[in-house]
Amino acid sequence: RPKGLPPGPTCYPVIGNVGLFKPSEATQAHRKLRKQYGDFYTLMIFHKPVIFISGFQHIRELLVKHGEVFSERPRVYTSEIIAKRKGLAWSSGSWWKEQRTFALTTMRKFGFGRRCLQTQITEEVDCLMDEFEKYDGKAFNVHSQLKTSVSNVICSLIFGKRFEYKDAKFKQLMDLLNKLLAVLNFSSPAFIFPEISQFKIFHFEDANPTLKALAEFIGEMIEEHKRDFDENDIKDYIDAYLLEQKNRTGEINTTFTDEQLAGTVRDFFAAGTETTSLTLRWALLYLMHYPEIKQKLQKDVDCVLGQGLPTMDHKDQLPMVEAFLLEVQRMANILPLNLPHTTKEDFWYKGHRFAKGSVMFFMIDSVLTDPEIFPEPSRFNPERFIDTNGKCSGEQKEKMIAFSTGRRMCLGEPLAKMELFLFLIRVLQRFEVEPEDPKCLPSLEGTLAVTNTPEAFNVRLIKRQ
Ligand code: HEM
Repeated sequence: RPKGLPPGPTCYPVIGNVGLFKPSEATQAHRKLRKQYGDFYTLMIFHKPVIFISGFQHIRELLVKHGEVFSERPRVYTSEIIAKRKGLAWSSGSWWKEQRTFALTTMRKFGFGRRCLQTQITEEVDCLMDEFEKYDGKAFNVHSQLKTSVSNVICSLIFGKRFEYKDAKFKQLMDLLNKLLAVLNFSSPAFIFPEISQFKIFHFEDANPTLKALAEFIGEMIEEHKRDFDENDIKDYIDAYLLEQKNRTGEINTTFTDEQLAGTVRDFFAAGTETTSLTLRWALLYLMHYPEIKQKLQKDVDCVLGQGLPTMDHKDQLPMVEAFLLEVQRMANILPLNLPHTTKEDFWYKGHRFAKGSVMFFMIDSVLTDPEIFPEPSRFNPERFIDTNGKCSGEQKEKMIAFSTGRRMCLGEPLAKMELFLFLIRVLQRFEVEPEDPKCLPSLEGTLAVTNTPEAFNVRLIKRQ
């Protein structure tokens, strides 16, 4: 163990701490490690240090105050093998900075956090509700339709088109994406050491068909856009990117390359589809488990909106809806380890040395389950986000960092929040959400791969009278 690193469990020769716990049980294992070693500890994966940082204050201090140092991505499976250090989520330095600035400005133009996007989302949500209605109150698994619907919002923004639920090619792509997310795990040695990822025991090669299909799909979309490009009619993200490339023709060392465009589109597509639809699945589970909360939400929505069209302007009038979603996100804890970061240079903090290039996890889980911030953290209690004036605000809301914090913070947060809010209200307006078997509710235990996922479950969506 190199000098100055935060402490950690005893290492074995060569393998270090490999095999200390099952990757799928990482969340619980890290809670124990934090109890034993405190807010900073290191696991050695072979000879590579992986540093874990817990606690809201430390995470904020390092990711926000020292954001310039901690905003790079380390060399791991996703950055090296999948992204090849291009795109948005896994690039670093100017390859990341310029693209992030462009992505933020462009997505804002297309309505991120603005009114015009709401109409588009509500239309997509209503298509989904019509699809749900076809089941006529019978129990079914919402996963596939939900994912397609959420994905369609991001597809409209980047490709300028949506896909039908029955579209075979798109359905196949969604299935492949599920497989990719099931095999990847940030705690696998093959994730930390991309060099060994092709060894069969890690199953990472199962990701290859998805990566190939995704690259082909995105490649076709970009080619189509290039063929039909009209700089006076910029319809979506790809068009905007092609225009930017044109405006920068001749620029030396440009980061606006075709590879970068394909990478960014892939990241938007992957990050924008799974996370939000997964959170919505958790929301349905909590509605089934807490019927009294569901009734309260429904009563509030009926009172404020009836069957009227929801918009983000209704958020202040529906504080419990926002509080419910925050509590779902806190309990669902879909990215407990966050995405990995690294440091640009050796950095000393609280007597510990964070060596340049180390893999670092700023543990979202440590904040979302911190009893100092969220008393009785294992209790599902949306009311915790409601202040004495009945508003959804206060310290707990500020510290809900499910989207992380600092310069690398989730770029899709405004979109995700809109989707969650509008979807939940529409479901509550149109359906009673009931379990398949009231005597045997689906489990609230998740399994961790990249994301914390519930077991497959069925739900009955009964049309409200
Ligand atoms: C409930 C939904 C979501 C959650 C909980 C979530 C959470 C996160 C987290 C924790 C990160 C890592 C931040 C870090 O490295 O410090 C991230 C990154 C990212 N997310 Fe999200 N996300 C969600 C939805 C979305 C959506 C809808 C989009 C699509 C627009 C999106 C796009 C991205 C991108 C592009 C990054 C990489 C940012 C960068 O590296 O600069 N996310 N997200």
